[in-house]
Amino acid sequence: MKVVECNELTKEHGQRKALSNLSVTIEENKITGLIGRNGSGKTTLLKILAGFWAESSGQVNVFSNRPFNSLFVSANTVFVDDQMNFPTALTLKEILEQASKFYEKWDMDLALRLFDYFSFDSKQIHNNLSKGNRSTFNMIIGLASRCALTIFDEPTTGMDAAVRKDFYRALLKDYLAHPRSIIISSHYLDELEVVLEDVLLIEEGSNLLHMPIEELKEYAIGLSGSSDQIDGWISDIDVVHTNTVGLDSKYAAVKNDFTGEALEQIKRSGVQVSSVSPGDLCVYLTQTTTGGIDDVFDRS
Ligand SMILES: Nc1ncnc2c1ncn2[C@@H]1O[C@H](COP(=O)(O)OP(=O)(O)OP(=O)(O)O)[C@@H](O)[C@H]1O
Repeated sequence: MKVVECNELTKEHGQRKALSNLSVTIEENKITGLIGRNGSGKTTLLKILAGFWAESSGQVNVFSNRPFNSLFVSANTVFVDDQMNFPTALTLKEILEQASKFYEKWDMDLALRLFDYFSFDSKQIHNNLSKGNRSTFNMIIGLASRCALTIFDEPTTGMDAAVRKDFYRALLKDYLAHPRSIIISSHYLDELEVVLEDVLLIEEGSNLLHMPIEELKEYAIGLSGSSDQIDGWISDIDVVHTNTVGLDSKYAAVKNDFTGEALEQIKRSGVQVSSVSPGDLCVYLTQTTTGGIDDVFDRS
């Protein structure tokens, strides 16, 4: 079943187009990573899917309903980000109790076990939590609500590395026991890739690439060698990224359309062949300037 269907989805914030004719379909019971540079439209897309914002044009369906103002979508969706507001009069424990009334599939046992594991104090007030602890608490709400569509918008803001690791593990374990559709936007694709099935990469509000993470891992390879060697090999193939290393060495990330025999030939010529991580690949594919940050300094 299709959980999300967007067709030519466009969203304008005043003069600014945050989403531009974005078309994508997300099947149910998958964990999808939503990746993109700052300002590429991730939050805008997620808020439209959650029904918070209306689209400007195009079609968007979540569980076959237009999400804006849809009670059905709101009852089956949880949206977690670092802006989540809870009544200031409630303690953390009281927030969990309120959440249990709101979310039909709420698992209080899981919520309390995570609450104790992360050493929260039941009398604490949400507003007074540190940035990282607030994200951790919000993550508990996101997991324990077990919504058919669970949306995490940069859920790890402020979390230290150990908590992020625990979060990914908790997410995966709970998902395996209770499959549902989860979309996570993040800037940490390398960390997140262990839990992802699919990656949706957006650029300037459009769908640049949507594929299984396993395919993304094979999408490109890195070639390193002398500039002449590399230039010779990449002259007529699809180059994703190049940079020079030192005086006469070059690195190129290229689309992996090589046969096994061609790869062997490249290696025999002395060129080093390496894999390109999904995180690096997404950065290369969405690089807006050619030379990278070094160009800023080389010109001075
Ligand atoms: N409420 C708003 N009013 C006006 N413009 C907005 C609003 N929200 C987002 N935008 C603009 O829409 C574009 C997409 O923003 P969005 O927050 O969706 O990107 P993002 O990919 O989530 O970015 P980041 O990774 O930095 O969080 C940006 O140019 C942003 O300035």
